[in-house]
Amino acid sequence: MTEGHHPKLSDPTGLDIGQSLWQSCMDQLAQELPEQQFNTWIKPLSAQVLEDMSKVTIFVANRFKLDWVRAQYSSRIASMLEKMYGQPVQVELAITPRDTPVRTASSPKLVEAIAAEESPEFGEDRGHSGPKNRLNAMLTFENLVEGTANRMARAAAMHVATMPGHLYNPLFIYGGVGLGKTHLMHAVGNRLLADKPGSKVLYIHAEQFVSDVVKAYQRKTFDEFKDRYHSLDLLLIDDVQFFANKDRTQEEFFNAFEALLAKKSHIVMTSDTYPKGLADIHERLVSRFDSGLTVAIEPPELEMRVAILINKARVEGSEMPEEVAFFVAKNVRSNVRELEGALRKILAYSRFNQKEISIALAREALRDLLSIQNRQISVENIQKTVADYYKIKVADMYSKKRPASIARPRQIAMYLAKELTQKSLPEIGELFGGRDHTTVLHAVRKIGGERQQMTELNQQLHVLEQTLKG
Ligand SMILES: Nc1ncnc2c1ncn2[C@@H]1O[C@H](COP(=O)(O)OP(=O)(O)OP(=O)(O)O)[C@@H](O)[C@H]1O
Repeated sequence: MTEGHHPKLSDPTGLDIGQSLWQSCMDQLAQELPEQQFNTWIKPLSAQVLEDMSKVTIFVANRFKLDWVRAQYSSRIASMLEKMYGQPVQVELAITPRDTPVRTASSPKLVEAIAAEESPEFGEDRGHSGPKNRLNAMLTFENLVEGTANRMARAAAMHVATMPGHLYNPLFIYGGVGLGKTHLMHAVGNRLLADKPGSKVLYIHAEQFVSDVVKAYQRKTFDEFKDRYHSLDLLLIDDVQFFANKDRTQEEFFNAFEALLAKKSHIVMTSDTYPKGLADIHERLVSRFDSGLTVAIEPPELEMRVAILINKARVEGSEMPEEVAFFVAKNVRSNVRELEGALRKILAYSRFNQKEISIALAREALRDLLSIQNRQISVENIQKTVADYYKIKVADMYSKKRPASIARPRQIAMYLAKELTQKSLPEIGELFGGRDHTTVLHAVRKIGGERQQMTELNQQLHVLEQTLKG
């Protein structure tokens, strides 16, 4: 596997075959990997496939993730693609150029952007003195669209960037995937360095911190480790939920935390949940995480999604008419990363077909995505599918019977109803024979938890999910 500097888009037809191959690969990885690993490392990847299927370029958000994906998953992906396609497929990795004004392969700017990010200097201090800070200079406050979903987090981050070490220390930002937490952290670091170039700033993903602890442990270099971390002015640490169950790391992080706070250095953290929701993290750390300011980033509301699309299209050198932006924003609701993916598809489609961006074109470019979303999954359908699968009667989904052979499929159906439909817990309870919402919640938590531990159950759920999604 090599790193790609010249990714090339295929034409729309090639893109479809390639994309479906890529999708199958993703589906398989989703089955094989623990959910958290899949969501963190694999789900955000996007791929471009050459017309003749000889090469796949996988785009990764930053240098750290690139190294990680290469080390952990690249050969697995390559052999999976080869098996699916029946011929060797060359797999390359490249960093997604953020907000660079191009996406097409032939454009020299894209190549430059990737080459710049792939160069050994990437992550170095970009003109500032001091150790490497791993900041991505392209993630700034200026290109982070503001909306009600991120207003508080943005304001707090801005405050930290202008007056570090004062209020909101630590700043703990949490929210779902692809909502801009990482972007916001980099923005803080970049702003501080712009204002005070001598500052010692470090952006680090929690897993990298874990491997630094392991290295220091193996090489007995804890003094160096401490020098490095305890001397910072600003520590930006991403995805702290990854500290779960890592006792030694938690201890070292606790030490770094105390040392930094004592000297009025600032700490900004992100996580997929609020501090008290973190599992398997020592109580003394959790309470410290919560001791400054904890803010959420919510999924962006419609108007914000529209603004993001229009802004990002502009940065890419295209104008997206407002009506098209509304159409896309109404259909792509989950997070900003998916919004960016949709925009990329539309721009590529418009360029290859040399057509203006319109609703019709967007519909065409996003047809796979839209057809998945339009396929409504009903609770009735879930009940029927699950009953068939476990060979019980559909009526048992509503009955009061409690033997495990019935109660368990019923709990599985409740879990799937929560996962795959927009229904609330009370609504689901109602559809399962008028059960209380706490019964549904119990089922959702139980099956969700067991799924992480039990491979067989996970596989059964996957089969059911695939059947239901069609
Ligand atoms: N408000 C926004 N305005 C502009 N771009 C945004 C905004 N929010 C997110 N993005 C962009 O969306 C993409 C995903 O954001 P980011 O990587 O920061 O998400 P995250 O919350 O850290 O997700 P994860 O937990 O999956 O890492 C990035 O390319 C980021 O620049």
